[in-house]
Amino acid sequence: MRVDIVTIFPEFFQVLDVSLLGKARQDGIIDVRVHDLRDATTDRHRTVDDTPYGGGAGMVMKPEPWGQTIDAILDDAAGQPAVPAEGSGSGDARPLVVFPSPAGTVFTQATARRYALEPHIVFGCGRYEGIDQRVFDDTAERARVELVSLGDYVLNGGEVAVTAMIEAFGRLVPGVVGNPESLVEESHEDGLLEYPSYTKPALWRGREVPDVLLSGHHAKIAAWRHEQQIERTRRVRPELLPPELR
Ligand SMILES: N#Cc1c(-c2ccc3ccn(Cc4ccncc4)c3c2)n[nH]c1N
Repeated sequence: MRVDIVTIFPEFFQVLDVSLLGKARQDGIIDVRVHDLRDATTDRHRTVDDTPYGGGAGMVMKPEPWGQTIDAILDDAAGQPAVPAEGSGSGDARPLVVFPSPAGTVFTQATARRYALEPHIVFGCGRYEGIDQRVFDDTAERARVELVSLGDYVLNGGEVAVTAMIEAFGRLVPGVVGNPESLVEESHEDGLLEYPSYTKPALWRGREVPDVLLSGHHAKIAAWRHEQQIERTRRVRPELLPPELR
């Protein structure tokens, strides 16, 4: 899987060199390439923003550097088709270009599962008040474009969102996580929040571990854990429960 990231803060993504994703990159499972948008500027100040047409506070990111950078990435990728992950992908052979945006559809585990099957994703990290709309419109001429939001709060740019999204889908790419079984019983994976976890010691500060977990009775443990998932989801995120369980 190939991932390209366009940003004015390339150093931000050094975080992707560590931990699980760092190993996935070293193992060649995920090929991450970071591009400095300012490399596509032509003026002495390497300008990437300008005042908004129609007035208003803040600055808007100029279309020219974006168009040039995205074209270069897509042209390069066209010459080196990336291998899709196992499983059925979107079926649309065009590359996917994702722009984090407060105006985007909310990123969920379902999004992460879908992205994990893509052979190539380009992420465009905006800053300031956002990117000139024509960049999205022009890119959509040759790629699938998605505006995606981490959630209903305001960030200063797309870099944090892209880091979170890459972590969320990267761990689902086959070969990245050592034990794929560990991905199954997680919050949101089956639509419910995860059950509470315990480990040794059996007694800690006067607090014991639920007896059922010490029983060795696998069917009872599984039943208790599913009930805990439903109770926790009902308490914390009732909207996630299927109607019949609300
Ligand atoms: N994903 C995501 C996001 C963002 C986000 C993403 C990209 C950009 C680029 C620029 N900004 C700053 C800005 C622009 C317009 N309105 C408010 C703030 C961004 C915010 N904010 N909140 C989220 N959940």
